[in-house]
Amino acid sequence: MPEKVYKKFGEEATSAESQKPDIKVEEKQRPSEKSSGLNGTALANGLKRSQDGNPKQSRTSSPQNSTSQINKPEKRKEHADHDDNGRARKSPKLNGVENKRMQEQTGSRPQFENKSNSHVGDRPQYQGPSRKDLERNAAVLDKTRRKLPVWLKKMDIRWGLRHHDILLLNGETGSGKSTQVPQFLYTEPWCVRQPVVIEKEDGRKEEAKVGGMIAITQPRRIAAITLAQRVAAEMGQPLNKASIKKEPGTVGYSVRFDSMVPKDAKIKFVTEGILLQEMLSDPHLTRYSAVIVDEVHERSMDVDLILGFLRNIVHGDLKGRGGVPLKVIIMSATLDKGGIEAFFAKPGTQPGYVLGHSYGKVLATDLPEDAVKENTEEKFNPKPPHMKKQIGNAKRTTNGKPEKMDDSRRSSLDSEYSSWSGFSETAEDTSKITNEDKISNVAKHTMTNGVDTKADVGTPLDQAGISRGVVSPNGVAYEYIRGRQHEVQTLCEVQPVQDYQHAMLQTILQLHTSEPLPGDVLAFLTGQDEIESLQVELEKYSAMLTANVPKMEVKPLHGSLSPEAQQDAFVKVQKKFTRKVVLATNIAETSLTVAGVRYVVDCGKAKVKQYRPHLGMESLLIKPISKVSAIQRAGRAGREAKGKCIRIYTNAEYLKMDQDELPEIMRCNVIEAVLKMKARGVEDVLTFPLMDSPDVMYMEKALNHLYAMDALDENGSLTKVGKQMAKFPLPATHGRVLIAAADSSADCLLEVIDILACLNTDNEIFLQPKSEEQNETMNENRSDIYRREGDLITLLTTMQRYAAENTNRNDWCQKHLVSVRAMKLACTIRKQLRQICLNEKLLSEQPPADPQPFEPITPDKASVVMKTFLKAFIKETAILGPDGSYKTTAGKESIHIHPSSVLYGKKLEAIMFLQHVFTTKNYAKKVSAIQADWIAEQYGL
Ligand SMILES: Nc1ncnc2c1ncn2[C@@H]1O[C@H](COP(=O)(O)OP(=O)(O)OP(=O)(O)O)[C@@H](O)[C@H]1O
Repeated sequence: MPEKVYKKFGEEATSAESQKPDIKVEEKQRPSEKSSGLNGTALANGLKRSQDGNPKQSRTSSPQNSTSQINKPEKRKEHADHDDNGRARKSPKLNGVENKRMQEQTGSRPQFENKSNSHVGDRPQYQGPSRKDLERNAAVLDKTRRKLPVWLKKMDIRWGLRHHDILLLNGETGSGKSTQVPQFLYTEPWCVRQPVVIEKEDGRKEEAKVGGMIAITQPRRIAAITLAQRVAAEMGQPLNKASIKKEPGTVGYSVRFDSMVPKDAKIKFVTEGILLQEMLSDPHLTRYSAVIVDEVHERSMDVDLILGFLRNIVHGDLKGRGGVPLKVIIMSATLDKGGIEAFFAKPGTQPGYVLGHSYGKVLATDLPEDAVKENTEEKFNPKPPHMKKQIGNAKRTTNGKPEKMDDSRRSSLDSEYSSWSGFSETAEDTSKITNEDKISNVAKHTMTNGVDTKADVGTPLDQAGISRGVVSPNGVAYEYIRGRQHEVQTLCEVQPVQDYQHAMLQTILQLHTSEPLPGDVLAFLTGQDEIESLQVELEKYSAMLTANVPKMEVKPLHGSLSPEAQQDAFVKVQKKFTRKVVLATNIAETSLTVAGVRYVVDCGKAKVKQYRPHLGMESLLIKPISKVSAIQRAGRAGREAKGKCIRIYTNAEYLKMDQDELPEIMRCNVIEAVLKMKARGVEDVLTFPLMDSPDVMYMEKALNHLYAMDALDENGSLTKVGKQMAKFPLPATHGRVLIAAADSSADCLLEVIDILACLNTDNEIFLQPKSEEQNETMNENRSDIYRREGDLITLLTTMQRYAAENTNRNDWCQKHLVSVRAMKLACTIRKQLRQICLNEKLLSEQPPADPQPFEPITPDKASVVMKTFLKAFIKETAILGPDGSYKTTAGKESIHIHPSSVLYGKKLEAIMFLQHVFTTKNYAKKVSAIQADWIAEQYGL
């Protein structure tokens, strides 16, 4: 009987709890546990017994040993909301089908089915819910929406933007910024398409329509897609390929190589790169009334450029927009108001922006450090639940309203509010108020330079029913959203952890065997390799779990997966009595709500791209994360219910973390940034307004590199080549290779497109064998694609063989251990690149459709292809020294061929590599065998 199964699990969990799995004590055991396998309480609780039938007795089982514990699960409550198998009970108002459809629409399932033979981009027919179901679902979601803390600020946000063009919005993770703010704004009177006369750069006047849409940028495509799906669901609208052709819709998304925007869309989620791309053809962003820059704290290179361009638009003469202002909303959970306010303040007002001054180098300067202390105290001295309530209540004024803030730069992890869920009560109260006018009477705070500029209660309404406040003289409005809907309890280690990967494994198993269902786990690791090996380990242990412990479904989530594979991590587990464990990189750190997740496990590290001047190239380095990242990661728990975040590092380590990541523009090669500025008409890149200006030396290096690639002329102006490079949705170097390949002297454009398509899937084409046996079979089967010229020509051969396959491409992929998803995405990119080359007249005619008979590339042609790549990757070359090691030509650094390369272990005269990683040593990836005299030729020696 299902009931028994759950009870058993409940009982088991209770006994586990009585043994109190203790992170602190377990940590002390970790080094020895590693050699003998896992034998902690968690495993004794759930793993099948050893041959003698007895699980090993854990030293953590003694309550006296416990000084810190994972809190006791609230089983009764869980039982009330969930059926006996630990699954959510059906909503009484919805039948089974509707319930399932509702899940589909809330983003917890992908909105399309995967058909094995369909290509990415050619999405299969959508089998979605009916309009009626969507509306009913939206009505259900509406109740949840109204409980989000951001709803308390709805009228302030509207008011702020009626009276200012810039709004800074700082709100705790999960407070509802990304999903709600665009919905608050798209009906505003300023958000309309209006006929105007615009003045072109050359002085010509033209009638045009301006505005009507809101763009909301996201640092990553997965966030843009899932947020658009969620907002569509909240609006009761479908968002799929079939619907956008037939039905009007309010919301859509546009990301690299994928776009779904209904005809009359008013809200468009875009990646930062896409907005910059749009600025190429529409520098004044005339289709938009507002741009919302979300997750600004990430400070990607693209977001810094966007901020600069937006500043130029709002403080410019607006002639290119026919005088229509552009509203700009800057949002984050960890936003430092000071720097951004100065950056956007009207010229001549205070605080003012001075070019070259670093305003945003350190964001969120006021993260209160005792926030963590408070949370760790909960771990060391667990407080009874009523105490937690007291923490929250203590911060209320006697009239029950939130206490006034006295610091305009307060960050989201405010020690007094962060782990307190009391705010949801306020929000719940508000949800009962349906009349928006009444909401305007809820306490309001607009902080300008630390001064509360609005009345607390009973603010009078203006004619439009919007409450009045004080207009900020510098033109920048600010709103702070306190609280989140659900509490997140943060726990951390007592002793530093030696082997964080092993500690992650232990902690996840401990959570899995001791915490009740429902409650999925989201674990943050540094990269694909770590994720894959932890997945193997977890699956191994999962297979050993006894029947009374839930099953575990492990899902990877990283940038190298195709969009479809990434979506898998968001799908709610369908199997009964199963917990989902998502293993993610920092791709899941901001913006995302992974349905079902209540527990976050944070390793405290991330792989970051960093320019290393002595190497003359960028490397991926594993580094401790910043406090801001730690806060964002914790914010992924507790989005649908109370949550926990377990940090695999100590509080002391947290306190030592940098406040924030150095902005990408300060630590990476700025060649992309310089090309983007030039292509959007910035002549003098050194005077372009940037929040943080990189070292002039780096700017000059980038200018020189572009000049060497013929993208700039001697005056620093963009050449025809440079203009074409900027049009490709590719890195500058890849764009240059494409153009070189189209040259009649090379004539290898189709081959180069095939290679670039494979390289730009962000997705490893070749899967890793999971056993020695599989490795042997794989090597045998791949003999028809492996090429001695190296990885580039091997990728070309793979694409050509795949495209020639006319029986079953999936079987072919399986045989060659090639990722089907990556190949499908590569085909989409190949199609798009061919189209752009046709438009740019680099290609004279449409190539014949697949399948075409396979013809292996000749060694001569392969040399031409590699020389074409050398045009952009001359600095990424190395020569074999007499000692048998490779030395880079640019920095004379030692470098090794990465094990993932087909040339691994080979001693070659010279190599060219497209990627560089540093783990234990410098590794070259995507390696080709070249000749030393090609390098000399390219250097002009
Ligand atoms: N795809 C989704 N599936 C289920 N619930 C969702 C989804 N997206 C959002 N939500 C719900 O809406 C809430 C608010 O999400 P939203 O992304 O708007 O918050 P936010 O303030 O932007 O958070 P963050 O700063 O972390 O990005 C979430 O906490 C969650 O309860």
